[in-house]
Amino acid sequence: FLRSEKEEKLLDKKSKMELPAVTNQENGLSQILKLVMKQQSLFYSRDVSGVSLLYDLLHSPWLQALLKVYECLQEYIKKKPIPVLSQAQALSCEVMDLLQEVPQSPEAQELRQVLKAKHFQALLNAHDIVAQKDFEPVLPPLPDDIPENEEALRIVCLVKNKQPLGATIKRHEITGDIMVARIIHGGLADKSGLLYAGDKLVEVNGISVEGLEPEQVIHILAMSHGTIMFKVVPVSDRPIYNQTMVYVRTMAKYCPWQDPIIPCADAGLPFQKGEILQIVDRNDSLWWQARKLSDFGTCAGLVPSNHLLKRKQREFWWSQPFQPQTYLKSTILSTLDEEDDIKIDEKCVEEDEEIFESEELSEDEKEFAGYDHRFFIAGFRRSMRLCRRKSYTSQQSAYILCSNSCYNALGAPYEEVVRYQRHPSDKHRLIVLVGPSGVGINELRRRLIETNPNYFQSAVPHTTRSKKSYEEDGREYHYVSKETFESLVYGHRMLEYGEYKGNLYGTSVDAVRKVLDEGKVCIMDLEPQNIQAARTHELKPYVIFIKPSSLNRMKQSRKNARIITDYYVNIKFKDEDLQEMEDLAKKMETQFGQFFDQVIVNDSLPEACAQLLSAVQQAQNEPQWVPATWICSDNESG
Ligand SMILES: Nc1ncnc2c1ncn2[C@@H]1O[C@H](COP(=O)(O)OP(=O)(O)OP(=O)(O)O)[C@@H](O)[C@H]1O
Repeated sequence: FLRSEKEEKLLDKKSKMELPAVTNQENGLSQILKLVMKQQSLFYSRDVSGVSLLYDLLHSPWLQALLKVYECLQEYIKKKPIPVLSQAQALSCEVMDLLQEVPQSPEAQELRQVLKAKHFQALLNAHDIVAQKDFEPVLPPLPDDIPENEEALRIVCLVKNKQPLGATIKRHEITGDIMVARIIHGGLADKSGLLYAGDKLVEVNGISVEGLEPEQVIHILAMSHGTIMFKVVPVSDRPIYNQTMVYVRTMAKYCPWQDPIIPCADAGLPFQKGEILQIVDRNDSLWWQARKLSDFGTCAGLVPSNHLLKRKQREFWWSQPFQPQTYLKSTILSTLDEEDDIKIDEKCVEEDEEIFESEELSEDEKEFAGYDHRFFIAGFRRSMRLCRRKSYTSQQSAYILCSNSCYNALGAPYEEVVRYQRHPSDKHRLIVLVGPSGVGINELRRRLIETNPNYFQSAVPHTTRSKKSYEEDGREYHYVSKETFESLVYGHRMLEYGEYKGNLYGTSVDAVRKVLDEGKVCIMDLEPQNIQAARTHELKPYVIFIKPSSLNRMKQSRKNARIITDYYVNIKFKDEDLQEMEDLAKKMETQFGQFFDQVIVNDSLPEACAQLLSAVQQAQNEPQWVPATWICSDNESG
C-alpha cells in the first residue's frame, strides 16, 4: 500500500527499515514500483537474498516499458474505451490461414511470423479478455416494497474547527422547509462536496429542524463544536458548476455590515474601490461569490452582483449628486478670493505668458516655462497649467466629463480586468500623473524627463492663442484656429482642454500618439475627471496618483517651494494652501481611486522621483491588471 507524500517523508526520516504501506489505489502501479526503487538502500542494508535480482528487474528496460504501457492503459480506462472487436485472437488465426494461401512474399512471411509469435498471441489473448469483460458495477435489484413517498436521506458529518461552515440557509417560501441556500466557494461545506444548495435540512446533530426559524438553526450550529451531523434530503437537480473565472476591478466601495439586504452579512466580502476580485460564482443573479487576490487561500464571500450594485449605486448617486466644483476649485483662486490684497514681493504677472519675453527670467521661471539648461520640454507652459484649474469652461467641461464618468461608473460597478504585459515591440503605455494642484506633479514630471529626454517625453499641447515671436509651432504648442480646436473637441480627439484668458488650451490624442509612435514613453498630467477619456485600448494609460505627505511634513519640506498663479509667478505656500491640498487629495482618492494604478507620496523629492521612475518601468515591463476591453476587442472605449 502507498502512503501519502507527507507520510512518506516522515517515513524516510524516521526509519528506512520499514516498508511503506500502500493505501491509495489511485497512485497506481508505477508509483508503487518507484517507491520500492526508492527503498532499495533498505534491501541492501538488510542483506536479503535475491535483492540484487529484484534490483535488476526493477531497473530493466522491459519493466520500464511495461510501466509506460500500464500508465497509458490507466489513462484509457479513465476514458472508458470501447473495443473495436473482442475476438482479436481468432481474427489473427484467420489471417494466418489466409497468409498461407497467398503467394509467398517476404512481407507476408514477416506478418505471419509476427502473428504467430507467442508474445503477440499472449497480447491478443489479454486484449480479448479485457474486451469481453463487463466493467460496469452490477447493482442489487431494488426491493419491491419501497413506499411511494419515501425520501432518500443523506447523512453528512463535518468537523467544524475555527473556520465557518461556509453555507447559508433559508426558509422555503412555499413549503416552509429549511433549505441550504448557498454553498460558499472554498468553505468547509464546499470542500466536503457533500452539501449542495437546495438540499433540505431535516436534522442537525440529532435535533429536528422542523418548524424552526433559520436563526434558531444557526444558533444550534453556533453552539456545536467538533463533528456536526446533518441529515438532509438531497436536492434532485444538483447545480452544475461550469463557470469560467473572471477578474474584476471594483468601481465602488462595499461594506456588507451596512447592507440591510445582504442574505448573511457574515458571509459578505467587504471591498474598497479599485480592488481586484476573482468572481468564482455567478449562479445567483443578485449575489455573486468572490475572493480577493490577497486572500486567495480563504473561502469566498458574497458580493452584490453587477446588476444589484448598479441599482444600489443609482440610489446612492441620486441621493448624493456629484459636485465637482466643491473640490475642483483652485487652491490659489480661493486664496486670492479671500485675500485680494496680497503683499508678497514676488513678481507680478500681468499678461498671459508675457513674462517669458522678458530678458530677466529667473531659472525657476524658465523651468516653469519648460526650459532646461540643455533642451526644451514641451507641456510645461504656465497658461496650459493654469487653464486646467482656472477656466470656467474647463470647470464646465470637467463637470460634463465627470458626469460621464459617474454615468460610466453607474453602468459598470465592476470592470472586468485581465492581466496584461506589454510586449517589447508594442507601443509604450501612456503614463498619466494625477494629483491636487501644487503637490509636485510638474516638478516630478520634469525631473523624470530630464533623466532621459530621448525616452521620456510630454505631448505638445494645442492652443488657439497666437504664436509669439520666439515660439515655434509644434514646440511650445500647436497653434490652431478656434474652429480647428473645436472640431478636435467635438471629434473626441482632445484628452483634456480648457479656456484661459479667452484662449483654448488642450492636449490631443494625436499629440500623445506622436510621442508613442516614436517609441518613447509619454508622460502627461491630467485632472482626474479626464482620466476616463484617456482610458482607451490604444493608449492603455497607467495612472499614478501623486499624493501629498502629511501637513507637518509638508510645512517642513515645502518651505522653499513655490506655486504659480495667474497673478504671480511664484509665491510661497501658506498653511491653508497645504491644508487645501491635503483635502483635495482625499476627495480625489475617494472619488477616483479606482482608476489609480499606483500611489506615490511626494514627501522627499528624490525618493518620490525614484519611485516614479520605478513605477513607470513597472508599467511598461511588468504584468498589470487592465480592463478586459483593452485586450479582448478592438473597441476603443474604455
Ligand atoms: N517633495 C517636495 N519637496 C519640496 N518641494 C517640492 C516637492 N515637490 C514639489 N515641490 C515644489 O513645490 C512647488 C510646486 O510643485 P509643482 O509646480 O510641481 O506642482 P504641481 O503639482 O505641478 O502644481 P500645478 O498643477 O498647480 O502646477 C514647486 O516649487 C516644487 O519645486
